Amino acid sequence: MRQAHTVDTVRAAENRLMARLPDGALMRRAAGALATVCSRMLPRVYGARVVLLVGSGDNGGDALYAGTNLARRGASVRAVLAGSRVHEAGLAALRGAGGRALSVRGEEEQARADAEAEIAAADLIVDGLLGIGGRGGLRAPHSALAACAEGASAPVVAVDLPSGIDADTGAVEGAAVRADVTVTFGTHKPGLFVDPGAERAGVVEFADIGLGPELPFARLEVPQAADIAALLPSPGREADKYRRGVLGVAAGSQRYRGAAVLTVGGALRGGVGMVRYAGHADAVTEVLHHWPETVASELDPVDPLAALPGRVAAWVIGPGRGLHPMSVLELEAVLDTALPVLVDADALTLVARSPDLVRARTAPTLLTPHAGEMSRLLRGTDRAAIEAGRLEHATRAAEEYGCTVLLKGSTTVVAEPGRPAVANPTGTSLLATAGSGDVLAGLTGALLSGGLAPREAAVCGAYLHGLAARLAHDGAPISASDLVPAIPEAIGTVLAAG
Ligand SMILES: NC(=O)C1=CN([C@@H]2O[C@H](COP(=O)(O)OP(=O)(O)OC[C@H]3O[C@@H](n4cnc5c(N)ncnc54)[C@H](OP(=O)(O)O)[C@@H]3O)[C@@H](O)[C@H]2O)[C@@H](O)CC1
Ligand SMILES: Nc1ncnc2c1ncn2[C@@H]1O[C@H](COP(=O)(O)OP(=O)(O)O)[C@@H](O)[C@H]1O
Ligand SMILES: [K+]
Repeated sequence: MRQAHTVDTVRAAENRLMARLPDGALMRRAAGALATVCSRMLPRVYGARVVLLVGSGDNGGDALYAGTNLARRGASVRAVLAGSRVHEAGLAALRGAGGRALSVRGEEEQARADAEAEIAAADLIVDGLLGIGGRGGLRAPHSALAACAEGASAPVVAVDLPSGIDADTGAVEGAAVRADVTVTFGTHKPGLFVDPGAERAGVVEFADIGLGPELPFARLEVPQAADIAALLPSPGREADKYRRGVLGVAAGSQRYRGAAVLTVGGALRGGVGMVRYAGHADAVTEVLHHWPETVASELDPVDPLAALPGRVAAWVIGPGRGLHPMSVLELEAVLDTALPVLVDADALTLVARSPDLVRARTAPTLLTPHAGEMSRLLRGTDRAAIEAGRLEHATRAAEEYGCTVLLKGSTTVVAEPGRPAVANPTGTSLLATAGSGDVLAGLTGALLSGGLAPREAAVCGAYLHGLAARLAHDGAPISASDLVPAIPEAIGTVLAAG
């Protein structure tokens, strides 16, 4: 797992480490790692035009020392000073190595025009405006420099994090730098993995400055393929369909038969031992047509609970199921069991109306809302606010409902009380297509029925779902049905990396 820590944790760890090291040692390590990445990004360092965007704090200091390193190797380095202050020792070092500086702090139009011309002509732009000391959206003149860097043809390397993104949350208020590569020091910062920040970070390179032993618990984890491989259930030689896991699926309705097909498909291709499906007669027909291996039963409209399957290891309930009174009865019955339950789509809307259905549960429960459903779960919290602060809202919902929450969207986040949140790294907008959430519900349900705890099932489900989309994509658009046959290849890819 890649681990990410909050600013407060990083500061405390840095203080402990700095107390044992000579003055400036950490910044020298950080700047050295930054210079190495910069030189790798240039065809050759000698003669290259490097522009440093330098803010008030130590983030600017890192940029100035890295620039010094490049200047000593023959690069033409120009520092654009934007902050109310500057790291004086760093600036002196740069000047000593032949680098030059110009300030855009004042009102002078010519200085701004010169800076813009330098940025436009650069071979590499280093963003040292703000690091973990940044607060809120970029102020002038930083915001204008960020826009100018985005318009330039040279690649942008962000120092520690792209300036303007909130290190702890990934929130962006107004302008922010868009980087091609981010060199982050000591540990990852959560904002590098959660949109909208993640989308601005580019490729994230980790620079070890020796902080590891000082770091306690992480705020956020980001799994790699090998982590998923280690978590996935592996059926033993003596496995049978029951031991591999039987999943109950209550999805789809007369109107939304496709939701049933996609949910069952996600589960079957996700490695379940057996799916027991219950639904409207028309949905049953459709499910059996696509997946004859399903054990399906028709719900009796008079007594829906009578045909609800027993002998399952876990449940998925909600996709395309509707909000009618029968769905309420069914949801109550499923949540009343001691089994793990994945609650999705319409069932989430019902839970938002009666939160105690979930709060009263002690058995494992996983809620899988998108931002709209999350808005209902959090009693009308604005959808845009949820998308701007995914970590915070997923964590809040997990605490309020006392269960595991997977918040879907451009960055899928999994939260559980008392554990680090998890950001999924495989997400892709290829998934933004109707029905793809149903496939995720089935796939994740299969993992629950295979014995994974909700957090691990959610993390593996989201990872494989995103990977399946990438594997199914051969240049043309894909739809939710294309995800299903790609799941086994996604699992194979992950296991090969494990
Ligand atoms: N500590 C260590 O051991 C190591 C730290 N390291 C490095 O230090 C970095 C942290 O440095 P830091 O604490 O000096 O903060 P940093 O982000 O550079 O500047 C903050 C200043 O910017 C300003 N400002 C704030 N918000 C703003 C806005 N929206 N728009 C415009 N301006 C804004 C505000 O100053 P103001 O201009 O308002 O006076 C504030 O004081 C860290 O990310 C890493 O790169 C590495 O060398 C490894 C060792
Ligand atoms: N921009 C995006 N980038 C990555 N993944 C996305 C994006 N938009 C949606 N997704 C993913 O697509 C799926 C959509 O699920 P959902 O909203 O439930 O749709 P539906 O109900 O139509 O199946 C989720 O897994 C979500 O994380
Ligand atoms: K930066």
